[in-house]
Amino acid sequence: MLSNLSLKEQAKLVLSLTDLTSLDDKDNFNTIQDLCAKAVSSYGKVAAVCVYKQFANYAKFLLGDQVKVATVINFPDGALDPQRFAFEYAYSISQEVDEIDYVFPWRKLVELTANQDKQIADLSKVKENPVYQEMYALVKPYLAPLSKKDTRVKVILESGSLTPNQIAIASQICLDFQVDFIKTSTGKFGPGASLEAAQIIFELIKLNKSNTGFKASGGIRTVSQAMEYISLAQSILGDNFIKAETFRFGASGIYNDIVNILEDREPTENNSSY
Ligand SMILES: O=C[C@H](O)COP(=O)(O)O
Repeated sequence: MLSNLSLKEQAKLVLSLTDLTSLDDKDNFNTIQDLCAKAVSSYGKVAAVCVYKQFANYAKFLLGDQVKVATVINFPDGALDPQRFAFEYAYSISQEVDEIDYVFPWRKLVELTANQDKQIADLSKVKENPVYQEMYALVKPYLAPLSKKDTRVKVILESGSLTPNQIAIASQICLDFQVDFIKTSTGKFGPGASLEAAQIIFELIKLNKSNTGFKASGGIRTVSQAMEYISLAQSILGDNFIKAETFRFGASGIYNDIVNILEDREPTENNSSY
């Protein structure tokens, strides 16, 4: 039972579910080398590293098959730009990445739902919203090819910039395209992940009896913060959901807390910048 885990076991679990992330404009081959060294260490292995596409091939070279390599496209803004999508998608595939994190065109969704009620009445009726149909058609040229490939696809909603209603519409579209993961945030626009957003996503996954997974990202800095998402997911989707195939954290700043716990030092305070 996950609820009986010691603090060290929690830290190890969170490490194994983490997409260790470096998406900084200052990234270079040294920072990627450091990231990959942390990805496989005496503390354990992370689920994946997530880097900008120009570093993906280098990360692959360093890690081999030990840890998945993910990159981001349409990042961080979430544009509706077919040419840019085609280039970034083709480039990422040419780098042989295992996973692609694509930013949903959430600004368009915000625009289309501008005058709507911010509360969701009933999650099972999301598809009845006319914006659902409109958005579905707009993202089809992007989500259809992404979901057909062997490369795992995670769709980033930027949930901190969306209302519950918008999160539900975007999540339902992701579920209908059977994407591999719904991911909360880019970490570039605050606020990032929230338990409120996670709950809507978990409930829709359950309602749809879907195999789609979930990735909490943006502002996840501590093991205790991460464990709150694990507990919530467990209560709605069960213990079996808590595995790297279906549950991830995307985090650039959680590693120190994991190491502090595993080295018997004081855990980091919950001081997310969001
Ligand atoms: O994809 C993951 C996010 O970019 C990570 O956000 P973070 O830097 O707040 O941990």
